Order: sequence, then structure tokens, then C-alpha cells
Amino acid sequence: MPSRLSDAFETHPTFQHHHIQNLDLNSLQHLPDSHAWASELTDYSLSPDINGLFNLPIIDLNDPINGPKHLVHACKTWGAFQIINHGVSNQVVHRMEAAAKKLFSLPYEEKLKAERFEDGATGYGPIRISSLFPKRMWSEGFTIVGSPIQHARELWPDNYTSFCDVTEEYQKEMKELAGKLMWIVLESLGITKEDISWAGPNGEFKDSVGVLQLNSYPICPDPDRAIGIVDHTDSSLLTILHQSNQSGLQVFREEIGWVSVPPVEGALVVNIGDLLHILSNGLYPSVLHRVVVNRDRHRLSMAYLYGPPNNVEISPLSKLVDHYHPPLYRPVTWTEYLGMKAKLFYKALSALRL
Ligand SMILES: O=C(O)CCC(=O)C(=O)O
Ligand SMILES: [Fe+2]
Repeated sequence: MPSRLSDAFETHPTFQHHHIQNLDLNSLQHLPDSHAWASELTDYSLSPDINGLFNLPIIDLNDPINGPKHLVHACKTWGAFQIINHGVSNQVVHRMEAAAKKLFSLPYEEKLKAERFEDGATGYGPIRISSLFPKRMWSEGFTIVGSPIQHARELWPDNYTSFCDVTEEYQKEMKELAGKLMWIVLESLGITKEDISWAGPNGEFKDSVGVLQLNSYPICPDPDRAIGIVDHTDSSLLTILHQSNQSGLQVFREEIGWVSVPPVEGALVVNIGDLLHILSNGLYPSVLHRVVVNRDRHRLSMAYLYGPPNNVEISPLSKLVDHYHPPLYRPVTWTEYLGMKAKLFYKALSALRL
């Protein structure tokens, strides 16, 4: 496990919800006050969800003509897109989904054996950002950095290897795809391999770091007053997301509002994260997104948050900076930025503004 990344969590431990008891959401018949967002949520969601009129673009990575064109448009206007023909086999995705399902369907007490410590980076628990809000979110998560072997052993002492094998295979596929996506996005900005030294001699991004975040959203007795994950941007360079066959993810478009992203079989969602926004000197926004929950069906998602190697400072690429386009952000490492996000959250990006 990369020590630097967990350092960020250690120096900024999760705010204590001492007054809020950890609850097994899967067993609750009523929404407890600790999870009832009512008034906060109406502030958050003034814009109506006008689905059907606007759809997150689907980009065919095998289409050399339209693919790049659509991609630039998606990156500029949405800060997100879906991809098909991405080269990751459905089988690998579904094996990982099955492993995640198996994990979340363990009894609550069992899952707590792999609980994420307050100052820890990995394991089972509420999504980390929940610590910044007065209310809890209607979700449970499992965070994996590197090998999950330690936690897998806690969960399945006699049979932990299959979970580790599937995870390793999925992480490998995601890392490869993330590198490929990085170049597709960067090339759309006119950036070449010579422009990014930390990508390595062949531009493979070998030392980049990935965090695999498994999310589970149990059925909710009062979905209008609850939220799966509150609106946020990802702190990554980019995030590759698989959602199980159940909607819930919404992305925010200025002047439009919240737009649902219905799952498309075989497609993966890609979010531009804050660090890629900085790298692009503000040309590509990081997408604001959230997750709503529902009364009838459990939902699962798997987010692969892809970031630069530890110690690498991310700053606007010099090719994108000139007299008319001064750098908008000061340099920052991923670790430092995670620390800022943990303290400042919505204000973290603007705190880096020059
Ligand atoms: O569940 C989802 O669709 C999104 C999850 C997410 O935004 C995250 O893990 O950062
Ligand atoms: Fe996210």
C-alpha cells in the first residue's frame, strides 16, 4: 500500500461522528434521523432532473472518426462520458461485481471485521466524505489500495484468495484502461508523451496509483430524504466507474441541473477528476456528481480512482499556458490535495487558484 496516500488520511482523520452510531442500513425499516437529509437536500437539488432531454455522451473507443470529436465535446461540457468498446472484458467486470456483492451481503458484524480505521485508507465503512457532513449517507463502502489480502483474510479466513485474485485482475485491467484514457484525453488537448515526464519513457504511467472503491446502496425506506453519496467531484485524475444494473448516479450540468446516468450494459462511466482539471488548466471541468437511492432495488458500483505517482506535483501543463492563458492553479501532489479536500471539500480547488 503506498504509504503517502494513507499519510493523507492519517494526517486528516475522519471527523468523528461520535454522536452517530454506525448502523446496518440493510436492516432498517425506517430512515433514522442521522440519515434524514430533508432540508439539506432541497438546498442541494434546486434544479429538476430533466432526464431524456440530455444524456451523458457514449463514446465508442473503436471509432477513430467520431470518437475523438465526441470526446472533446464531452470533456468540455460534461467533464464525464461513457465508453464502449473499451477493451475490458465483460466477464472480468462481472466477476468483480459478483465478488463485491458477496462482500456486501455478508452479515454486518462480519463486515466490521474489515472495518476501516479512523486513520486508515482501506477497508469497510461509510464513504469517507461522510465525515464532513452533519448527516450520514445511505451507502456503505469498501476501499482497496494495492492488495486487499489483509482485509480479505479478516472476512474469509479460509477462503480469501478468490477475492484477491478477482480484485487483482480487475485493478490490472482498470490501470491499463486508465492509462489509455489519459492519453486519449491528453491528446485531445494537444499533449504528447514528451510533455509529461512522470508518464515514463513509453508513456505507460507505470507508477500511477489506483484506488478501487466498492459502493453498496441498500434499498432505502425513505429515498426522498436520503442520499447515497452527496454531490462531489472526484479528487483523482480520472475515475472509471462500473454501475450495476440500477440507476442512481446523477451528474450536474450548469444551467440544466441533475441528469441521471442510466446504466448501459457493457459501458463504463469516466469522470474527469480535479487533478485532470488542474492539468488541463481549467479547460476540462471535473464533473459534479451524486448518487440517489431507491425504495426497491439494491445498487452497487465500483469506482476506480486513478491518480499520479506519489511525489509528482500536478500543475497546468506548460503547453496550455501562455500570455493569454496564465496558469490557474499552483502545483499540488495527490496526497496534499486529498488532505485539502478532507478539510475544505468544496473549496479545495479554489484554494489552489493563483
Ligand atoms: O455509485 C456511483 O455511481 C458513484 C460513486 C462515486 O461517485 C464515488 O465512489 O466517488
Ligand atoms: Fe465520485
